[in-house]
Amino acid sequence: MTGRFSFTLNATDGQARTGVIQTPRGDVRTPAFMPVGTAATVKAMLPGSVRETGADILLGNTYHLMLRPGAERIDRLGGLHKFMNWDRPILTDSGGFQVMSLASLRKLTEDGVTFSSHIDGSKHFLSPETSMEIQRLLGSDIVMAFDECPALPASEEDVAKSMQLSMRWAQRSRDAFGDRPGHALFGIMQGGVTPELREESAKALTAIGFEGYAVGGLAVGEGQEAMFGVLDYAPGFLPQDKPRYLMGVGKPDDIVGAVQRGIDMMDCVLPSRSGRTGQAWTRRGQVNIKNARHADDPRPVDEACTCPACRGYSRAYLHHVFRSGEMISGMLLTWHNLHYYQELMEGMRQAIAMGRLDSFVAEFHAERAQGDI
Ligand SMILES: Nc1ccc2nc(N)nc(O)c2c1
Ligand SMILES: [Zn+2]
Repeated sequence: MTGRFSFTLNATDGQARTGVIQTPRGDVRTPAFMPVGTAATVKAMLPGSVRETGADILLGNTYHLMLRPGAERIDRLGGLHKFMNWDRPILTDSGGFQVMSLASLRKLTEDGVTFSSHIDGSKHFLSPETSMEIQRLLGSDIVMAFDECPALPASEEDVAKSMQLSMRWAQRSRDAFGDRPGHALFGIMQGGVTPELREESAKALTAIGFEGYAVGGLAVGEGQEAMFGVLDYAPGFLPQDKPRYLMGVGKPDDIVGAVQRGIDMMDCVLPSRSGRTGQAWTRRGQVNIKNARHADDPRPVDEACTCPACRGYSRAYLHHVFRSGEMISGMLLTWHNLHYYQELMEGMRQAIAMGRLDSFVAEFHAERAQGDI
């Protein structure tokens, strides 16, 4: 793999930015939404279909792939891109966050985290060094530093201690990552909802130096108001010439608010996970297709949507296949939701480029206020 990793800012509108991340495996238009492909698949979607929704990059997870099928096995089989038949950029999360939310029998020390697999109880160890090695074996284009995200509720003292551990781990991640042209290592800011801690974290990461910077420790139950409160200042602590990635976000209105506050990249399981449970996301808000009111409705989920679900099927059909548990149900609504999310990103990229994000956002909220009709 030859080529460079670079980020070009093309336009700004207030705090919002639009640009392009160039990687050897292709460009990522920002602001970007990354569909989540946790176990080497964006659930219920073929990779070609994910691309057709407009995705330039997707997310994989160190934690899940190290447990099953194993990073060494994926490496022997040619790496994650070949394994899952996606030849565009992949960003992998570093595993610490998933250990704390999924694994059992966890033991956290300065060195790293030992834990038992939620799949078969086998014992494992993750540290900055092992996480960098696993992400190298996977072949991901954007590697995340190994961090610790404190569970809420947490005292400011605990958040500070956890953030400072993450900053020591960020240095170790940088050292272990080595010199890998065409690949990027992103640092992860922590610090909870305390401006001083967020600034301390940003300063530490900037001093180490990364190809991009994530805002971690949010979307962990703090609620949208508290999250936006942090985003009102935290992105500004980060270098403005590098991508800013908000992890684990979110609902469409979370995404719009984050882009307005200077975020360039986001990922969330919501559109795919909710698609499998019958929740459609549209310009007019959420539509629960399993609701009886759709049983005889001949209209598509969204008349203005050009996705296969809206072009080829009625609400009545979707209602039927969800009620009868047919596999096509999750496929169609996942496709629709990812298509809607990518359309929202494209709309914001264009609005920022034209300096009209405010009116785009006003229209976004006005349409949702109408509710589903
Ligand atoms: N809300 C989230 C989601 C994923 C995360 N991943 C890492 N590595 N760190 C965090 O703080 C995260 C937060
Ligand atoms: Zn649609």
